[in-house]
Amino acid sequence: MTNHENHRDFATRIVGRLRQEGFQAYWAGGCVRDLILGREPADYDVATDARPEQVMAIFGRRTIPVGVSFGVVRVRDSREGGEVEVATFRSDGAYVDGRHPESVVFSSPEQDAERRDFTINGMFSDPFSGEIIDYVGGRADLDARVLRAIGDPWARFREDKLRLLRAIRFAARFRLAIDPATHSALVTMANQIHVVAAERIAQELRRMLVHESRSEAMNRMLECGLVAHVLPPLLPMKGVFQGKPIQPEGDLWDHVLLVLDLLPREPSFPLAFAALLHDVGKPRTMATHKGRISFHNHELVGRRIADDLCRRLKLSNTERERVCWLVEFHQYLGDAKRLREAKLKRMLSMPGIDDLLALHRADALASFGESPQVDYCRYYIEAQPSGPINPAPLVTGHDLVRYGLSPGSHFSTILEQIREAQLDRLINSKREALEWLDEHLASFKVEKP
Ligand SMILES: Nc1ccn([C@@H]2O[C@H](COP(=O)(O)OP(=O)(O)OP(=O)(O)O)[C@@H](O)[C@H]2O)c(=O)n1
Repeated sequence: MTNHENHRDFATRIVGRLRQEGFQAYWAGGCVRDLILGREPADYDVATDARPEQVMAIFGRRTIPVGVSFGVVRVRDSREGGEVEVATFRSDGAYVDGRHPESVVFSSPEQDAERRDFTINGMFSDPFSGEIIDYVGGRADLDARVLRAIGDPWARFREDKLRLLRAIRFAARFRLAIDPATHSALVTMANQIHVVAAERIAQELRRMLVHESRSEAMNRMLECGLVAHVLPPLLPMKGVFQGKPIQPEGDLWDHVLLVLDLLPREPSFPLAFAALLHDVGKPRTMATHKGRISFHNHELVGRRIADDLCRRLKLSNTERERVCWLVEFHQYLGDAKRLREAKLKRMLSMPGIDDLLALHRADALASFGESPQVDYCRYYIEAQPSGPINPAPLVTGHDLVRYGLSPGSHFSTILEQIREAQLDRLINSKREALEWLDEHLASFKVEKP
């Protein structure tokens, strides 16, 4: 069985055991939504009318009492590892800290559904019969592809303001339209996101950015006014144009969205965050001289802005440093072929070089197409374990003499070009090098011997 099947099986056994003891029990929340959508749930949660102490009595030493006062206990799978959250059906009292209810009252499945955030997250399912228990219209909303708060959207967002970001994440991830009343509450309350702890905001951003719907999520954040409050330095990028030849795709914001889409499918969070921030220094450094636009030192200014943002979001030092490094050096590899070998080698042996290559590639692809520097750098990196980082030249001056050329200053130009073609893997043997010479000799204004 896969990990996922084990986890699902364990959650099913928990439901079965609770029912054996005479309790109601179902899978609940996000896993039901994911199963209806035909996606593999990351997690299976169980909801029951058994009280936490009853759950603890049934599962004994395997229980971890993580939030007994809110009716939440975790049950450990001692055979396969992993845990399942078992929560008692409850209604929440007033939310004072904007995160947890001050008190909870144990209640019915229907009331438990009503305390949840969005209709698509408010369903239960019977793992044995497959029946969906839906008191809040989640199924119909999923079918109609609508994200709708359960009950009064203002109340739902007021209880936990992180739900403002959760709304964006779910809408982007599942390509849902946001119901107008929910949308209106979201836009009006966007300025209250600052009451949420930085770590929780960072966690939501992380979930949005590592998912393939990342650009959609960022665009929706902009549209709802959340970028202004969560990522304010990104706002000035909207409406800054770099000019057609450099950036045909639109303004800087559009460019960033395109770069996000061009990242590898499952990027690390620092890579995705750096991609979001890589040009954040441009609006502040933009200057026009004789009709030409420049952004001198934008990568250094960008690094400072990124550093400040990472600190505000309380990212770990390791992640902050990685993000800042990627922002500062996002253009560095564009000059790889012209760098001194020692410098290039040093850069290519840095931890995080794969992320830098991925960022450089996505940035180039978004603007002018595939970057030949990426393959060039990969060639260097891959050559490392098996031998010299820079492979021996295929052709030397002696070879050119043997080929019939008379020595002269053109030798170094010819050798350099052959070497470039070799590093680009356009030629891979001495025979291919000489064929290449046959073809290109005229361009060096040298007569064929
Ligand atoms: N602020 C929150 C957080 C969670 N929930 C409820 O608790 C369930 C589990 O929450 P969580 O694990 O955070 O999210 P999932 O919906 O499972 O989504 P995913 O794990 O895919 O992010 C949600 O489905 C929702 O019913 C809620 O109402 N309000």
